[in-house]
Amino acid sequence: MASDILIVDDEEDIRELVAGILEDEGHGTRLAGNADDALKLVGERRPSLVFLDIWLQGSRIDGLALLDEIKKAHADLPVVMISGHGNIETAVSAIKRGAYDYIEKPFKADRLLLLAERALEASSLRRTVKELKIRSGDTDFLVGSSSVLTHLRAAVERVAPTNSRILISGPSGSGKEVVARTIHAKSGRAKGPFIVVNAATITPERMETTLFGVEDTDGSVKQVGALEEAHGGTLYLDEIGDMPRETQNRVLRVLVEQAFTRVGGTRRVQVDVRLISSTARDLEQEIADGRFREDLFHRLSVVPIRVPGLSERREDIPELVTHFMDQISQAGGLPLRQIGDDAMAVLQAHDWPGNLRQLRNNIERLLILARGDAETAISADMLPSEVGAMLPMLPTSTGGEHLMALPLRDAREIFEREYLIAQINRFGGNISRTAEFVGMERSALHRKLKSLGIA
Ligand SMILES: Nc1ncnc2c1ncn2[C@@H]1O[C@H](COP(=O)(O)OP(=O)(O)OP(=O)(O)O)[C@@H](O)[C@H]1O
Repeated sequence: MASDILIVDDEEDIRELVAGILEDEGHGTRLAGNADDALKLVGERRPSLVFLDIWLQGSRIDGLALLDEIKKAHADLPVVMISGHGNIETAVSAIKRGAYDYIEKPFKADRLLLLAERALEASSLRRTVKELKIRSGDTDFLVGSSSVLTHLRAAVERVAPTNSRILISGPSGSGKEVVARTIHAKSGRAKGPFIVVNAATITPERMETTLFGVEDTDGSVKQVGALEEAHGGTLYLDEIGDMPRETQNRVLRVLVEQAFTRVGGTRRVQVDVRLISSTARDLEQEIADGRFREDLFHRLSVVPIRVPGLSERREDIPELVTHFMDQISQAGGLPLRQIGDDAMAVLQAHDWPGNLRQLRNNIERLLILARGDAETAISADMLPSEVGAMLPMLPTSTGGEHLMALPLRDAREIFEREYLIAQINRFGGNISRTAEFVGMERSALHRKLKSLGIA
């Protein structure tokens, strides 16, 4: 069945007519003659589209009120209003209240089918975009409440509405692209495109065609470049430090002249683009070494923004872990898991050289590979072995809590017990020799062993 379309109209003839036309094209239909029947059918199974009469005579509520009810529970469900001749104004107000479109009676079969197809397609596209956004992690805004992140967020709010060029610096995987996307989303260009060019992954030969596009000898456009694509929006130049010198010259010229020519072309292309660039390298050093043009640096870095590495904002880790788990479980249909206190302590103490990207990858791996059923909390010993490998561990793991989850007094006690047992064993149970080696009085060692429960 192509789709499940609900037709709501108080006139039986209209219901049958609409259903007949749609069924002939292979659509599935369900029919309701009043608002309550319609709500019941929507409740039984969410339809893929609703045709809804505006007046709906003889019902508890009219078509517009029913539209509100349906939208309250299913904001994304497309609804096409059926309007009588002469009440276009009402139909327009229905669109303002969330209807997809309207069709006026009497209508032609072709128009009805076209509208149905279009409404279904728009709704499926919206769903796909939503899924893709979740999958690509594009839905994140700056997660975290640490003071460094609060400062970053404030800087983003300040610069977003201006049109100034921004250079974002920060270690790899720290969230530079997310910051750039957030700036774009909060700017006056939000409805325009956000185009990404990663200088680190594009060969020097392809750099110019990627940015400027290509024109054929007859003047026709063979390839549209990123600058042109970003017209009215933002161009994000990732890893700007990797851009070849010749391209740097051309980019500088574009910034000065606000126009460029396509590769192989002669026509001037005028664009209105906001440039945000990023670097994980120390560009000042690149300039000192003669690899990056200083004048370009100053033009790109009108407002510099620094994104801190994860080790500078460890207190955000629990919030980020929850955020990534929600995101990954929504995108991949994996069950959510609880993270035990000891596992969280290890995640928070671990050094994350790959920053947020590495943390996210580990959470994904954890959700896929973690043992035990979905109800059991993930404990420290279930973490990937390299996570926390540099942290102090229990000398003999008894499957209990990770040392990092214990207060100092308990951790010290565990250490002392394990250490002294090992030393006594080493000296064949000889307390005097052990005491001498560990630097304690024999009697003090005896008291210690007793208090630790070592016979
Ligand atoms: N503040 C944040 N809140 C939530 N998720 C974030 C945040 N910052 C980054 N992420 C996520 O972390 C991952 C890495 O982020 P991003 O790609 O923006 O880093 P980057 O610094 O641009 O990396 P690279 O240096 O490799 O270009 C992505 O999955 C992104 O969705």
